[in-house]
Amino acid sequence: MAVQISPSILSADFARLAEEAKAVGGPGGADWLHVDVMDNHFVPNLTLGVPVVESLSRATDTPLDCHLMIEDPDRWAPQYVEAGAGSVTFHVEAAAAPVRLAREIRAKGARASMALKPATPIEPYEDLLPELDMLLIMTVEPGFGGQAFLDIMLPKIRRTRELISKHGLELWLQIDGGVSASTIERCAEAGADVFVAGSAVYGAEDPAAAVRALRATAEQTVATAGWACAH
Ligand SMILES: O=C(CO)[C@@H](O)[C@H](O)COP(=O)(O)O
Repeated sequence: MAVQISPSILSADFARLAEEAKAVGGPGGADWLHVDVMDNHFVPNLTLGVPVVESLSRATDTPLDCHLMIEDPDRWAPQYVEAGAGSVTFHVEAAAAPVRLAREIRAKGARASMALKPATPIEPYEDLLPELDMLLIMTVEPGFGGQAFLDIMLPKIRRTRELISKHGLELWLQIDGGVSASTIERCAEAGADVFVAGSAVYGAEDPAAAVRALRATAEQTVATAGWACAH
């Protein structure tokens, strides 16, 4: 069962980003590198932008999974595709025209993904799902790494997995926030198949081993959970 692990560089050492990317890459390593872009407006934190993504995409073979926690993603998201991102996630709460934006991201050659903050329900967006390659359900309030996983998001993950099955979509279901060895099983059981982990990977003594351990737990759980990954 092919689950995917996307370590968040928010918990890495920003002065050594290329090395930190390599520390989780290679065979059996991370499937994606999760890049948290924050603008200090949509979330109360500031990280990095297009030039850093451009440099990082040259420094690693691991595809970049850019999570835009910014206002006006309609304007900025296409630039992240041009900078080399393999997947670009925008927040539905910030997008003026989510369908047009998803189509533009795809047309430019990246996977299009939409994120929901914890208080944003999935149901109003059921009809948009075929426009997306991935849906991201935040399992903490976006803005910071190292927060506690919000168990109250599990029913939303379950309902989203049901919608994906009902419509027969090849949509990946990513979760982000508080994912660790002690929470990943619950998330995988509920229906997630792409796992972002920051502190659980970069806070570990051996980040590559942490990626392998998270994947092994998630794969084992999905294999017995009774729903099928779309990848
Ligand atoms: O988007 C975010 C935070 O807003 C995440 O990607 C965090 O970086 C996840 O960190 P952990 O909760 O895994 O430490």
